[in-house]
Amino acid sequence: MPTTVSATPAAVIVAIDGPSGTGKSSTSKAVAAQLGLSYLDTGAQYRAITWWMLSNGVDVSDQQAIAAAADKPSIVSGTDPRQPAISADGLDAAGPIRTQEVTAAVSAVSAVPEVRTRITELQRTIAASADGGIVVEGRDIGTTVLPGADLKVFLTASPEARAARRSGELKTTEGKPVTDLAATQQALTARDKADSSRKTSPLKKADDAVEVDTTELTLEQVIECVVTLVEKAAARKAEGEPVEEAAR
Ligand SMILES: Nc1ncnc2c1ncn2[C@@H]1O[C@H](COP(=O)(O)OP(=O)(O)OP(=O)(O)O)[C@@H](O)[C@H]1O
Ligand SMILES: Nc1ccn([C@@H]2O[C@H](COP(=O)(O)O)[C@@H](O)[C@H]2O)c(=O)n1
Repeated sequence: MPTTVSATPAAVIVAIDGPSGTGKSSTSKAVAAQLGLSYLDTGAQYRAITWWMLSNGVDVSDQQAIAAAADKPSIVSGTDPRQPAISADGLDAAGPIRTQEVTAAVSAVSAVPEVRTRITELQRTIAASADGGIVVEGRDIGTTVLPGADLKVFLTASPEARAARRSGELKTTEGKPVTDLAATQQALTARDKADSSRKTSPLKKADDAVEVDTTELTLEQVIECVVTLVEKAAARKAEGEPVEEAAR
C-alpha cells in the first residue's frame, strides 16, 4: 500500500460500490491511507454477522431465523485503512469471515431486511463519526446507506478479469494456487446475481456515481484515478458547491 502523500482539503464522504472482485477493498484501503481518510469495509460486517450466525446454530437457510437473530451479535469495525479490524461479540472475525463457508452463505443472510436495517444503521453511525472523512465500500453505499456522499464511484470489471484476480488469491488446502477459473467465475457471478436481485437494497450503480471499468487497468492506475476523483470532490466541497455537484 502506498505511503501517505497528501491530505484532502475537506472531510469528504466517499462511497465505492461494485460487484465482487472489482477491486473495491484494495482501492478503498489504498485511497483512504493515501489521503488520510477513515475506511469502512461493509462487506466484512455482513460476513461477520453471517459467521456469528453459522457459529451460533442459526439456520441460514431460514429467513425467519436470520431475522430473529439479526440484532443479537455486537459487530465492531475498525476504521484504520492500514489495520482493518472486525469482531463479532468480541471475537476477532477477520480470518473466519474469509472462509468458503461464510462466502457461500453471506448473500442469503445479507438479503434479509432485518439484517440490512441493523447493519445500515451501524454504517451510518460510523460514517457520521468519521470527522476527517471516510471511504465506505460495499454494494449499496451510494444508493441507500449514504445517498448524500460527496463522491460515488462504481467499479466494474469483466467476469473473466475478476475470476483471474480471485484465482491468484485463492489457495488449496495444500497451499497450491486454485486453477479452476471457470468455477471461480461461476461462484462470483452467482453471488453478484443474488446481490443484484434481492428486494431490499440490491447491488446497483447510483445514478450520480462515476463508473470506472477496471478490466484493463492495473490496481495502481485505479487507485490513482480514484485519488484524483476524491481530491476534486474535496476541493468542490471546500468551495461550498452543493453535494450533487461534488459527485460529478
Ligand atoms: N485493477 C486490478 N488489477 C489486477 N488485480 C486487481 C485489481 N484490482 C484488484 N485486484 C486484485 O483482485 C483481487 C480482488 O480485489 P478486491 O478484494 O479489492 O475486490 P473487491 O471488489 O473488494 O471484492 P469483494 O467484493 O469480493 O470483496 C485482489 O487480489 C486484488 O489485489
Ligand atoms: N454494502 C454491502 C456490502 C456487502 N454486502 C454483502 O456482503 C457480501 C460480502 O461482501 P464482500 O465485499 O466482502 O465480498 C456480498 O456478497 C453481499 O451479499 C451487501 O449486501 N451490502
